[in-house]
Amino acid sequence: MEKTYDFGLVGLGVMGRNFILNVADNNFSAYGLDTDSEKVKSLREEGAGKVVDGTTDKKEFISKLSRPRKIMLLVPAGGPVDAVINDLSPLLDKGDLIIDGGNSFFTDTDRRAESLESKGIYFFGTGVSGGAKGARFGPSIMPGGDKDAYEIVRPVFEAVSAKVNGEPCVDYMGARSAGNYVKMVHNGIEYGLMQLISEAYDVMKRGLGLSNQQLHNTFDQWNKSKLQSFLVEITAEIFTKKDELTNKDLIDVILDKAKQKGTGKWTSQNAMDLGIPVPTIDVAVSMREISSMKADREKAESLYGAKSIKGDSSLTVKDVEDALFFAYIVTYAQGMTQLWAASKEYKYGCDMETIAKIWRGGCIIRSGLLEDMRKAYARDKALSSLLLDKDIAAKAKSCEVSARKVAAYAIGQGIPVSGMVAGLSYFDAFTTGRLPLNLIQAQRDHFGSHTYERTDREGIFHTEW
Ligand SMILES: NC(=O)C1=CN([C@@H]2O[C@H](COP(=O)(O)OP(=O)(O)OC[C@H]3O[C@@H](n4cnc5c(N)ncnc54)[C@H](OP(=O)(O)O)[C@@H]3O)[C@@H](O)[C@H]2O)C=CC1
Ligand SMILES: O=C(CO)[C@H](O)[C@H](O)COP(=O)(O)O
Repeated sequence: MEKTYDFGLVGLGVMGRNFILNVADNNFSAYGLDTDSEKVKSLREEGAGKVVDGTTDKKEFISKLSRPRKIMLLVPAGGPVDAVINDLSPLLDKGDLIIDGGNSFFTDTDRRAESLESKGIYFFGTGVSGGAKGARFGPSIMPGGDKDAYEIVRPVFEAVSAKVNGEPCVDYMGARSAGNYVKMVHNGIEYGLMQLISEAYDVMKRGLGLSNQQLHNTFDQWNKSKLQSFLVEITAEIFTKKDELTNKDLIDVILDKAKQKGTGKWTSQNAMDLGIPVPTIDVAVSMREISSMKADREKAESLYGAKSIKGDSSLTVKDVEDALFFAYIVTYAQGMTQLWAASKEYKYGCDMETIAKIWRGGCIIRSGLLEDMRKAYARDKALSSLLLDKDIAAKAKSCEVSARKVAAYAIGQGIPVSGMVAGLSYFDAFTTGRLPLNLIQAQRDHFGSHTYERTDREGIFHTEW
């Protein structure tokens, strides 16, 4: 009988090629499919010595897989996912699994799952984070779908995922599109943290006058303390990289226009739909948009005059470290509250401790703080905000003064720190028992008879103003 393979992978690009080699390294035989024969050829070359092979022929691909088939897609989100499903599903049998590992929009996953369910095929919207290296050596994996069918693919995912204290960075996220939703918010938090790091860079470069070498040393040091995180680690590395074309520091020749594929924007948009504030993530999306208005920014700089930034001898690198840590906490808190609310709204059944647990390793937003977050959710499964946990609160409080100092300095000098400021304002509003929004209620009632509630008695009231 012809040999069959344990795992199928469609799309041998950046993520797929690395993921399939990781599967093969973990003693699962794997078979790939791509439209490009060159990609299949290079998979064979890179996979020499492993039980891995591939094809450009979908029928051959399907015939090579053992049943129930486990087929992961790592193709671009949107049309290509539907195209692959339409191509392959007529060739599949009841009980087979299609796992979409891309950054698909969660409602697309619900639609696809529903359509495949009627054919007896399981569909798993599955977030994968960690970039190319993660896919190759251990990503964080966020699968959602049918809980029982997850058992079919669990051994492969647990083997290939990153490990923290021997625990795999993968677990069942919840029903239907829970996996894609969790990955979407992961990316929203990723946008927030990246924006905050770029603000810390700006304050230290233009405000404190640090050189690239000093910035490297600083981020490297931070990565060994409370700010330990993948994004801080790679930031430290970035400051030492030389440009091969000019031999300048590469960071200084990279254009200041940040691109985006949409997952951060989706996070913000859906947070609005849920009525959950995620201002740091909103601002991170806006800043990428402002960054792309390069020509207008340059015109405006000559119209208004370039900022002449003055230093402040009382502001230290330690203040910036604390301000960044404070903003990290608030950003995670916003994203986790969105997940908590989405899980209720969409009946995903997410376990917040599990999400924090599988983000501790492998993914782009992994950081030392994730273990503190996991502990917070272990103490209180129903925690609506991380800021309400007493240990997280103690960490935030210890950095609050520096967060205000850095924000005040940057605003005074015209250094844009909208991520840090958004985080601080969110924190201030969230930790204020009485806000001035009683006035908004009065105005609404004044101009539109929209009614208001009172502080001193139950009921709905209207006043003839
Ligand atoms: N890159 C990253 O760091 C991360 C990416 N992701 C997500 O993973 C998914 C894949 O990303 P990535 O690997 O970067 O993308 P790539 O573009 O590098 O790879 C996609 C691959 O899919 C192939 N493909 C497209 N359509 C088909 C088809 N109908 N049948 C077979 N193969 C097909 C493409 O072939 P061809 O080029 O010939 O069209 C290409 O080889 C995306 O959703 C992305 O958002 C998630 C986490 C991190
Ligand atoms: O999913 C990822 C990491 O987890 C991608 O790398 C991320 O989508 C990049 O997003 P963008 O291009 O919008 O910055």
